[in-house]
Amino acid sequence: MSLDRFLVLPDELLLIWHDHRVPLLLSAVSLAVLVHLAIYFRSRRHKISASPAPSSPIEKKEIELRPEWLPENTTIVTPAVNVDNRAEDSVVSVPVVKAKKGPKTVKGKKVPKKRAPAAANFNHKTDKIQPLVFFQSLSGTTERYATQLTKVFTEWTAGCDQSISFLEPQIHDLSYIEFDDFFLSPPKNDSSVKYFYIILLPTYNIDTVLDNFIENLQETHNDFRIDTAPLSGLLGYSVFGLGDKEGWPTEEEGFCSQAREVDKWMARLTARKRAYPLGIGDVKSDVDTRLGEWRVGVQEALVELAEGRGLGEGVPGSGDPAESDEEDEDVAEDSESEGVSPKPRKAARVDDVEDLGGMVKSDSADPIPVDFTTYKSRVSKPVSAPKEMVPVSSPTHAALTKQGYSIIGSHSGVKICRWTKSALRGRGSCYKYSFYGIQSHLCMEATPSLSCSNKCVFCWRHGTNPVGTTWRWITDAPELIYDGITTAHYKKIKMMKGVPGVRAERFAEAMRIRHCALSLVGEPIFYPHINELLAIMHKNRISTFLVCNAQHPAQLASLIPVTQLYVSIDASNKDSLRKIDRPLHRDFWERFCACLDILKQRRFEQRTVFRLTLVKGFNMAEEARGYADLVERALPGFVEVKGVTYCGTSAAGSAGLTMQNVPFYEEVAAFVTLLAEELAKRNLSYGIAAEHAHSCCVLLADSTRFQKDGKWATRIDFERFYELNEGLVEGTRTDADGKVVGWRPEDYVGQETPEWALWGNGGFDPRDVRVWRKGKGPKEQAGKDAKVVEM
Ligand SMILES: Cc1cc2nc3c(=O)[nH]c(=O)nc-3n(C[C@H](O)[C@H](O)[C@H](O)COP(=O)(O)O)c2cc1C
Ligand code: SF4
Repeated sequence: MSLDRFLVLPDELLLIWHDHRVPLLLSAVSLAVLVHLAIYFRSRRHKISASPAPSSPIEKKEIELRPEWLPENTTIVTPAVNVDNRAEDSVVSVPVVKAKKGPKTVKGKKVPKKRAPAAANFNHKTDKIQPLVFFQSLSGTTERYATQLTKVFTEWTAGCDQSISFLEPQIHDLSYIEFDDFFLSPPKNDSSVKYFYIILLPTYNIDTVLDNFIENLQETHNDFRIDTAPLSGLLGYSVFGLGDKEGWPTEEEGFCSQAREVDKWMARLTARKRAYPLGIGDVKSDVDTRLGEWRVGVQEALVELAEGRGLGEGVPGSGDPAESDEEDEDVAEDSESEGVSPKPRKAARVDDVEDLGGMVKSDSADPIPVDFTTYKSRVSKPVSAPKEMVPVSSPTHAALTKQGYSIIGSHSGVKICRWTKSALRGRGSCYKYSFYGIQSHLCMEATPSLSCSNKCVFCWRHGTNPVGTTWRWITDAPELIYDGITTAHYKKIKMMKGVPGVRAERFAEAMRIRHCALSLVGEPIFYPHINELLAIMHKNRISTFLVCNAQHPAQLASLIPVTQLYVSIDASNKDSLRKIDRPLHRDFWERFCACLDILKQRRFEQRTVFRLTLVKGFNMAEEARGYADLVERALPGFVEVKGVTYCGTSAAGSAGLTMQNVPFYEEVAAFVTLLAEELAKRNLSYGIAAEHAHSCCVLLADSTRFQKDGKWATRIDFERFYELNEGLVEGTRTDADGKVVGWRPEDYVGQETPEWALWGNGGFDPRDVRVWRKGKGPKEQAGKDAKVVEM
């Protein structure tokens, strides 16, 4: 290139710029936006596990931690883990911050409150009435009454003069339905089918699943995008409440208060389609009479509807003008108490209005400008002060104390296990001794959360313990819990001093707790300070077994390593899990799968265990293959298979559980053999390691990890676990460069599993004395015996 040409180059470039600057600028901006978007979407993906999902029939897509699974305002640091034995840098920690629930930034026009027509739109010549019975029940009473009532309604609708107008009544447990399918609008099927809701509810003055339902009704009513009476298309509704006058003698003192609340919200949502007044009954005295009277009233209202007379002027309830006024006042009062003016709000104009499109009705005359940016925060309930989970004065406290629990603070519990007593008397320890070397007289069973997010059919909590999806109780400090549970445990041990047969040396040993099973009842990782509590235990050289219900992935991901981490696997598929665990979370299956992925990820930093509880008729038949799929997904170190223990409560009864659902030991053993075969088919290296026939429990273990010289080594070296924990010895978990980043379960594998505990040898320590119950003997053996013993 000549020098002249070189000198004119800047001018030429300038000319090109002037001619093409617009497309150039646009291209640059587009490129920048694309790069920005690519970075944004990449950074949004926070993977729980880096390991590829193995192929199998169950959904294997790895589940990502969802923001709604994280506790409010919580920063979770996912512990560094060693995936697939490939070392990873332990300092890699990914903070997952829960998206703070901020004010909604949706803008639009408020749908003006409309009064729905008082009379139902029902053509008695062509239309049909579909009665739907809804109920909620924690300990089974309401469920029983709802089932009976549905039966009576079914017979009545089939036999009455207007039977042609009725479809067969259906019953729904509010715990299982999608609220939106029924309470956002009436079901939309055949337009000639009109719905009538019959709702039966108990009342609980503690947090229960009922609160979800009431909150849902309230939120639907307050949601500005929805008509305030979205259920006005119902033909009518009526509510019946069950309560206990002994504990809550009057309405003011809370008798049937939640049924009252639901009745009011339903009146608003249906634009006063109350077909018959709220009925209430005391379960300890007049419930049968009151329910009978109320049923007759509801039937009369149904006859009126079927004959095309609507809800009728004379029907006490919907047609009563005084009550209508009262409800208007209620709405106003509620709104005021919530800080919202009942009148249309004349707030400041919103300029950056986002079009709500179809969500806002276009026919609403004269739209009111509303600042919806702050709407939600103004209408939502003021944050109420947290309550105690189990107050001393509550019936739950009384019931648990009666069952032998010591309640510590307001949400923790401790109880002496029957095996602790048995071991003190030299009559044998539980399976934890046979499998892992834990002597029952040195073990404490406790929980820092009596509340749970499931209602398992086999739960020992007798159905009355608090349930909930979020932690919203007064929270006790971990030190208080630790001091409380250990003191209460020692106190109970001391009470065993005079019991005949207690061995002096075991009694002395028992005064030093060596192990804590966080598996009593409730969900231990629900407690917000579980990590601090575990750290206190480890510091006091108490090893920890923690059992969780696979419903809290975020908490599981952030848990510090325990001696042995369990996940309850109560079913092999979604349907079965729903039936047996009766979870409160609607996305229970996704949570469950996410927990499996987390367990897989953490299997090289602690011993991981699947706990299968077999319930005949619920989760055994044909399910071995499904369980094998789950094992393949999470690759736990161990799989414990145990026959369910019958707790004999009314709650269990109402869930359809009887002694017939308790498998015999032979049945458990046959199931385990089948499971082992399924695992072998998948080339997974699990074998049946040990058994404890006495408690109907069998152990499968990963033979590549828990065998020494071809012999099972399922026991734990507890001293080594503490040393590793305290940094006194170095672990063998390394990163890609070979740098030690922690320890592995293999670092604290203990002695070989004793001969007597191996599969086929029964699992009873020969040094202890086997005591047979009356009428039982070595001939009848563990099969029958196993039916009555517990974990
Ligand atoms: C912990 C607890 C709290 C209760 N709170 C109330 C209450 O505030 N008002 C009331 O009328 N009944 C209350 N009851 C009584 C129940 O509503 C009553 O036993 C009902 O039949 C339980 O129904 P379910 O078995 O279907 O769960 C309470 C019962 C328990 C165990
Ligand atoms: S997970 Fe445990 S405590 Fe919770 S309901 Fe099931 S058995 Fe009971």
